[in-house]
Amino acid sequence: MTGDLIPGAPGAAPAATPVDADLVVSLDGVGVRRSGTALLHDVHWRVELDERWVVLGPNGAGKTTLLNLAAGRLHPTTGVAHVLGERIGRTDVNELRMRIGLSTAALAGQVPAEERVADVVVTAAWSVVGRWRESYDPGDEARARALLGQLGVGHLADRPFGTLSEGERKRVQIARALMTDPELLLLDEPAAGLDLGGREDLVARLAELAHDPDAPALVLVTHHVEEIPPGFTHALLLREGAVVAQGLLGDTLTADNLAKTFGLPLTVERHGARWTARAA
Ligand SMILES: Nc1ncnc2c1ncn2[C@@H]1O[C@H](COP(=O)(O)OP(=O)(O)OP(=O)(O)O)[C@@H](O)[C@H]1O
Repeated sequence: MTGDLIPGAPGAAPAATPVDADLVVSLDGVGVRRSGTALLHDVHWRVELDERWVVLGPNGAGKTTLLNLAAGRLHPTTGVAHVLGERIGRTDVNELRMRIGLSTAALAGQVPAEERVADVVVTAAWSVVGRWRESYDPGDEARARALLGQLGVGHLADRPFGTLSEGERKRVQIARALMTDPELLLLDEPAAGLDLGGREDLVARLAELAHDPDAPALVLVTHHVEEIPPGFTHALLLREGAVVAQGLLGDTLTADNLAKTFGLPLTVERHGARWTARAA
């Protein structure tokens, strides 16, 4: 996980190509370079609205870089990237960000003095629901409280954001991301830092979302095959900035692909809707 973002050179990207309006994410031969290093290379990836993707890979594989691209937070160095029909690097990113829910370990792990969430700047001193109280209709505050309740942090709604533990902040962040009714929800290791019960709760909540036809397209980054929520449909496996395999979960999550991804022999088994992986 890297927190700093990489502004690209918009002018360096190839000419625009038409993009299918149903595609939430469309990457065509996308590469990202930083300080002479290729963080991603030649990534082709398409996400549709009703798809729920899990992105797996070892440390440093490029998972967060891929999510930052999909969030419009960095631009491709090569290739063409569209998110929600907008060309990354040629678009008003602030408008695009309003349509994307983002929950990252980097944001949750620190208490920013000031954090821009969608259109509103919040500070660590604000209460968890304070931003909604200031910015939305009264009905939205009730919805915010309900969402926080579903994520197991309803009792923290009136606490200053800066006083929350890391795991509590993560749950609040997911509620915040959902509150803006995003068309695409990007979750970067949301279970990291959560206790065992919290991880189970979160997986269950993400499974509910995955099965909800009105939910946004979902992209979940995790290291743990065991934490793929039931209802997730697709997987993308990354290693050293390159895609090892991608497609339907059942086709992609093979022992061979996981061994290529993680560099060690793994066996995978499916138990009902849940997967497990262990060293072979
Ligand atoms: N500014 C930079 N300059 C050079 N290399 C960078 C820079 N930012 C990130 N990297 C490298 O790019 C690679 C991909 O980083 P990224 O954060 O996307 O990995 P990740 O798959 O999310 O890893 P993790 O599982 O550890 O969170 C890493 O090797 C990282 O060290």
